[in-house]
Amino acid sequence: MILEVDNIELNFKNKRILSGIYLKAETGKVIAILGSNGCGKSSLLDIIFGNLKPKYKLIRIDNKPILKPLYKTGFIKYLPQYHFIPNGMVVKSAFNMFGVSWDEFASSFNAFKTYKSYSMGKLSGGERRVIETYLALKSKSLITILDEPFSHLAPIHIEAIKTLIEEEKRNKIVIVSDHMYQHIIDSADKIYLLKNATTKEIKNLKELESYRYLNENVLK
Ligand SMILES: Nc1ncnc2c1ncn2[C@@H]1O[C@H](COP(=O)(O)OP(=O)(O)OP(=O)(O)O)[C@@H](O)[C@H]1O
Repeated sequence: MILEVDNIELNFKNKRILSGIYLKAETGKVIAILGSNGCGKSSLLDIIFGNLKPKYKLIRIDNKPILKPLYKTGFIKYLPQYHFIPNGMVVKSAFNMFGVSWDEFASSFNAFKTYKSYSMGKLSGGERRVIETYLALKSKSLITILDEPFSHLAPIHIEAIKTLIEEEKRNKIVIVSDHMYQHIIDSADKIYLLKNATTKEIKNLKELESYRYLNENVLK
């Protein structure tokens, strides 16, 4: 599957947030979006998912324009920045709802075994994020969007999620955004930098310095 996101224009009041966006993603690849605070990354992900309506947008799948919001197609999963599973839902029920095996999760994330019958609201923010990221990645989909999957996690969980992304991308398009650029660089097959409201495809990592996303000589 090839997903193209083209010609997006988004304004909030008189402020231009996105304009002239182009992004191409395909099954088997991780597409990363980097950019400074407030440059419009989450807005772009919301527009792709379909829960934010911009002034203009063009979304194509395998060259065919898709007019309805992608979330209505049922083949896209989205990890937003906020907690998307209700506080009162029991952990095991969340796995059932997403059609994901609890036992498989508990055997890879041993420390979570005792949380099976906890309600989500009783977990720490980071623990909750691990579960939500896992569910977004493991549940059935053709496109998975991850907004800041690494930012709240302990290093050991970050590595586990990176491994999961590597496995899951075989059958999916994965679109990911995070400020932990080193993890993004490790995971991504293609990187777009969002700057001055438009996307720039990064062919050489040094461009992240020349576009002043990173300070000089940060990259080894
Ligand atoms: N509903 C809204 N109404 C008005 N302005 C908004 C709204 N949502 C976002 N913005 C503004 O749009 C800009 C882009 O926000 P967005 O959350 O997409 O940025 P971001 O790149 O994801 O930022 P961060 O990395 O800090 O999470 C920001 O300046 C923000 O203040």
